[in-house]
Amino acid sequence: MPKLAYLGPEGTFTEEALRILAPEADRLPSANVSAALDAARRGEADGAVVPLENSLEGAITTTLDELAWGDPLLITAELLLPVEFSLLVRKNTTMAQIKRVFTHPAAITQCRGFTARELPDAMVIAAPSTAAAAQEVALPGSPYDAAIAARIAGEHYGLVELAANIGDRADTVTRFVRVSRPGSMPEPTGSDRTSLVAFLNDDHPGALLEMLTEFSVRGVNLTRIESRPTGDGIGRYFFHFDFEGHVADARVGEALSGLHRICTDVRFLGSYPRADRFFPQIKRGMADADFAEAEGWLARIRGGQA
Ligand SMILES: O=C(O)C(=O)C[C@]1(C(=O)O)C=C[C@@H](O)C=C1
Repeated sequence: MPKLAYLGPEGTFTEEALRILAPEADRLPSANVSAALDAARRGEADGAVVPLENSLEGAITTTLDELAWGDPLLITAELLLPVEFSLLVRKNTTMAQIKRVFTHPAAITQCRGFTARELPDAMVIAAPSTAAAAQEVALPGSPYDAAIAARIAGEHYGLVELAANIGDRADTVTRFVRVSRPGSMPEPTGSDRTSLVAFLNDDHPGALLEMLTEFSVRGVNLTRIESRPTGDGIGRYFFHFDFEGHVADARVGEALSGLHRICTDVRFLGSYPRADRFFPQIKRGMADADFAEAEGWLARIRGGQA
């Protein structure tokens, strides 16, 4: 049975994602995303499940940065999980008594409308996770009056749900990924996504355009691009890319080779089945057979044939 580390404690959205992605796995709760990924790197777990992006909040930057640096990990699966937040309190707490709300930063952003409208004078404080916030609020004598978390976290830690579905949008989803130490990779399915990070050679006009061109001329559709600071000073960035296709697809392989030639470093982060099961239309001339045919044609020319 595989053991997977995740952003804990029990009752996080990440745990829910893990239960769906790997129902058979043993679960190892970690204090934060970095600890979950390190458990996978050190072999204390066979892999980890972590949040990567949210449809309202955008990228989970800790995860992006963790995957870009340190010992490499590969994404092997993804999941889109609808997230629904509840306001959870100890028994007998009323709205008027709530002065300090504790929750994960991503939930702070996603519930900003509710807290501004219903709790305008309350301080909203960042917690390591939504379930960690619920666990803390449940402690007698906790300095926090309420947690924003999943309803299930409230049930788990014995809190009362004072308000349900308090997110600013009802259709918010968070994208989670399962990662493992490099080794094997999921087979191509025709509905795949590939992730990588690319570090620019030097800063010059058109540097980003040159990278994008590697995708564009091979008909590879990007699904996410994010710039992250390298830490080496203002204006120094590297780039995260998600795009359609599998590294086994000729057009994707060629785009990766192109990036490898023009970038200082390219870190491959995995090819894995898409959660939305979307099968992209491959542009004319960009299918594997087209690349193979063109290669044969070139070989014939090089061999002296007309
Ligand atoms: O705190 C949790 O419950 C998490 O699983 C983390 C997380 C996130 O990082 O975005 C997951 C889903 C929600 O968007 C809020 C928080």
